[in-house]
Amino acid sequence: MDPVILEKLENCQSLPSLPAVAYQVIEHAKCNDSDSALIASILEKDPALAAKVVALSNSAANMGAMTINSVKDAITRIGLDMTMTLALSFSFAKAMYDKQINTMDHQLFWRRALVSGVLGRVLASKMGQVKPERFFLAGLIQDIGMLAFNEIEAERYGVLFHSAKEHSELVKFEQKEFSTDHAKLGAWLLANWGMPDFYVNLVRNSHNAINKDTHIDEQIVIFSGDFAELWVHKEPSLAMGHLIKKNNKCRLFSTKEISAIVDEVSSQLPVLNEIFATDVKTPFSISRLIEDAKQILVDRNMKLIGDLDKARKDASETKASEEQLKEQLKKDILTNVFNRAYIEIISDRAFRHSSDNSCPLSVMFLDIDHFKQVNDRYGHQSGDIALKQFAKTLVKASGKGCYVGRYGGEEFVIIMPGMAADRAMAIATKIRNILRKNPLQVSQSVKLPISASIGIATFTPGQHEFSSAEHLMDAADKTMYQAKKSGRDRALIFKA
Ligand SMILES: Nc1nc2c(ncn2[C@@H]2O[C@H](COP(=O)(O)OP(=O)(O)OP(=O)(O)O)[C@@H](O)[C@H]2O)c(=O)[nH]1
Repeated sequence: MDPVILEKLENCQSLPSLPAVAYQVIEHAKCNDSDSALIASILEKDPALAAKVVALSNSAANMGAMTINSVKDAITRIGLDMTMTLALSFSFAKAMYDKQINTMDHQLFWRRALVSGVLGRVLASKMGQVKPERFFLAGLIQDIGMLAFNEIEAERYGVLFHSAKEHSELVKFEQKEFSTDHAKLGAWLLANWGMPDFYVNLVRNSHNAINKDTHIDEQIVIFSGDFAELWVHKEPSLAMGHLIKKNNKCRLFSTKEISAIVDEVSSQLPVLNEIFATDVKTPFSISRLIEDAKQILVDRNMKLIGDLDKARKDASETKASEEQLKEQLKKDILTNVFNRAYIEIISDRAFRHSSDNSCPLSVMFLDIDHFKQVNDRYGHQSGDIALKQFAKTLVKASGKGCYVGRYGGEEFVIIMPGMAADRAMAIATKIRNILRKNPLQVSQSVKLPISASIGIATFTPGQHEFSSAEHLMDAADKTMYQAKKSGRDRALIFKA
């Protein structure tokens, strides 16, 4: 447990406390050779407690017609162990009820505890447990940790309590806020009171996930809490939906059995109300509740299917936008042709492909002539338009299978897999013609002719002129400079 919470628990003066009698009962409950007469005398010292024990004994399931009249009768009739369990149940119930608190809804807590107790007993009987009363006590006290939370963290806990729509949500909130839940606090409290491990462990595990391999004792306590939600949830059909879903995981009860369990609890409530001076009623019709819950589950399933479809669609959209992003990372922002980094990757790949498949590879470098003047005379924006238009011309003229990239500034490159020098030269001529015929419209009145200096280098496998893509690119670049130097607006082919 979180050390801060533990310290607060250890130093808290106002945790619920048990009547003195309860401590003596706990001590005796732990040893196997308890003396019936001694226990009877201990319990009879507290007449209110003794009366409740007797009443609880009479209310216990399958007791037969004979009414028990005293603690001694109870011990004879139901045995020492069960009598002590009932005495403890009442002591705990009193301790829990007396701990009236404002921050959380005490009546709600109390109703839930009592119904959980009855359910523990009913479920244990249905599941063939020999001492069902032990599960009355276990069900009753399983949420006692909530009282401890409420004492050590009153305000924070009050907020959680009132924000949670249901018990399972409260447990989630506790975990998030305190890194522990009330089952752990309850187990700590019970261990502190010296309760037998049987109860301490059941309470500690009362929020565990359940499956068909879960120990039967734990299944009883976990289900007693889930069933109890039917009596305290604002929308019992939702609670029934959760219950049916959980039950499906371990296939414990049929719908008919769930219905019988609820009926059994409802029939025991009047006696329990009398003993504990409460007024807990069953606020729903069980058959209606099961039908509503099934409908909710059907609706949920339909929604789930819808959500799943949406999730799939979102995932493919995410994938698509990832692809888009990847594509963008390859591109030059201004001109939308490939950037230098990606062109270098392509040139490497193309070079390898070319040498592996014995096919030619041409690389063309192009540099716009006197580009500085465009910027200087007509402004940077016109320069940008010129660059974009130039890039478009290259893409259009080179066609599919070629890769156009901006190498930097006003310098561009085209990777031409499978193309020999003559085909590359034909494309260069095409580019120059398009440029000549389409002067750049810089303003309404000014059209600016643009030309480029072009260098071409071709790798022909077997001729050993170039050992790498880098080498080939370098040759095309140098050839472009030669074209510049020799008068611009021309295309030259590299010669070794
Ligand atoms: N508008 C604009 N201009 C750019 C960009 N990148 C580079 N430039 C300009 O391109 C011009 C390149 O000038 P220079 O290297 O002197 O070459 P040039 O004027 O084209 O002359 P030659 O290449 O010798 O024909 C510079 O003015 C740069 O500012 C850009 O992204 N947008």
